[in-house]
Parts: sequence; C-alpha cells; structure tokens
Amino acid sequence: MQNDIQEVLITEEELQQKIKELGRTLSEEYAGRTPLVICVLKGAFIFMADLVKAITVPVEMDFMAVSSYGASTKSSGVVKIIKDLDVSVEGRDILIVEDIIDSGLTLSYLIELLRNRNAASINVVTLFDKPSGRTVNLEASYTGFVLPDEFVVGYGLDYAERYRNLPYVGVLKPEIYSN
Ligand SMILES: O=P(O)(O)OC[C@H]1O[C@H](OP(=O)(O)OP(=O)(O)O)[C@H](O)[C@@H]1O
Ligand code: HPA
Ligand SMILES: [Mg+2]
Repeated sequence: MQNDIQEVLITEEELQQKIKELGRTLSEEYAGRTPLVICVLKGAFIFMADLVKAITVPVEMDFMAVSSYGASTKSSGVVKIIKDLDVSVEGRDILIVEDIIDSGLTLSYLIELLRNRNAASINVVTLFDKPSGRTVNLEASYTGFVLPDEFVVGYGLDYAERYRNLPYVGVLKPEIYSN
C-alpha cells in the first residue's frame, strides 16, 4: 500500500495537531450547548473519531452514509444516500463533519436536506478543502487544510475503497489510477 504513494502531502503529526486545534475551537463555539455531530460516511469516520475526542463539551453523534465518487476520481454529480440519520435534527445545533470538500455537491445536498428538516443551526467542519474543484459556491465554517488540485488518499479518503487506512494524506502514483 505504501509503495503506491507518490508523495505525502500531510503527515500524521500535522493531522493530529490540527485536529486538536479544531477541537479546542469547536469546544469554545459550542460552550453551553450540546450539538448533534453528524459524520458523513465513509470518508469522515477517522477524522470524526479523532475530532470528538478533542471536543470537551457534551456532544451527541449520528452517522449518515452518502456517496458520489464510486471508483472514480471525478464526482458522478449524483449524491446517493446510502444510510440516513437515526435521529431527528429538528431544533438541533448540527455540526457536519466532512473529510473533504471538493466540488461541494455532497455538502450542498446535505445542508439543504438538514435545513428542510428544520435544524436550528448548521455548521460544517472539514479537514480538507480543495477550492479548485468547486462547482457550487460553498464554504465550510471550519477548515483544517487547503489542498492543491490533486486527488488525494489516506486518513479516511479512498480511491476505489482503498487507502482509507493510511495514517497520513498523500497522492497516488499516476499508474494506480485507471481513469
Ligand atoms: O465535494 P464533493 O465533490 O462532493 O466531494 C466530497 C465528498 O466525496 C467523498 O465521498 P465519496 O462520495 O467518495 O464517498 P465515501 O466518503 O464513502 O468515499 C468525500 O468523502 C466527501 O464526502
Ligand atoms: N480524494 C478522495 N476522495 C475524494 C476526493 C479526493 O481528492 N475529492 C472528493 N472525494
Ligand atoms: Mg470516496
């Protein structure tokens, strides 16, 4: 697996330090409240696990699985809900946890959905942002790292379901991609 990586963009130490900072900021933002933290599966599962450990206010958690990339490096443009939330978001302070915002399609779809379900407030924390990929106008409330215009893997992010378990973020060798 490590042999498929051309370049490490963000090391494990850099990731962990940034997540601790985000946890401190979010603990201040939500002081006195109990947000419902929503993990966007699958990509955000590792970030979610580390982030909630760095948040010191009480939180509730739920999980939603959506997919639009499949085995490609380009968004299909269609956001498919694979698993919906278990709990109601009505009147709740929502913190959406994403691994990456690229085209912005996944998040714009989710935000619209949660607004229609009458959430009290919606914030987004994303570990990575790739502004060059944007096709819809969308900004996260909190961002870890801004990435260059390259398809990245690791720390939850996959190519064709592989490489999620790398503890760092990197770029694959070009011969690995089949498109
Ligand atoms: O801004 P966008 O262009 O919509 O891209 C971002 C989304 O794409 C990836 O999910 P994917 O559809 O690959 O599902 P996965 O999390 O199961 O890998 C990623 O985890 C984000 O959720
Ligand atoms: N890597 C993995 N999954 C993704 C990416 C990426 O760069 N952008 C959107 N989904
Ligand atoms: Mg994916």
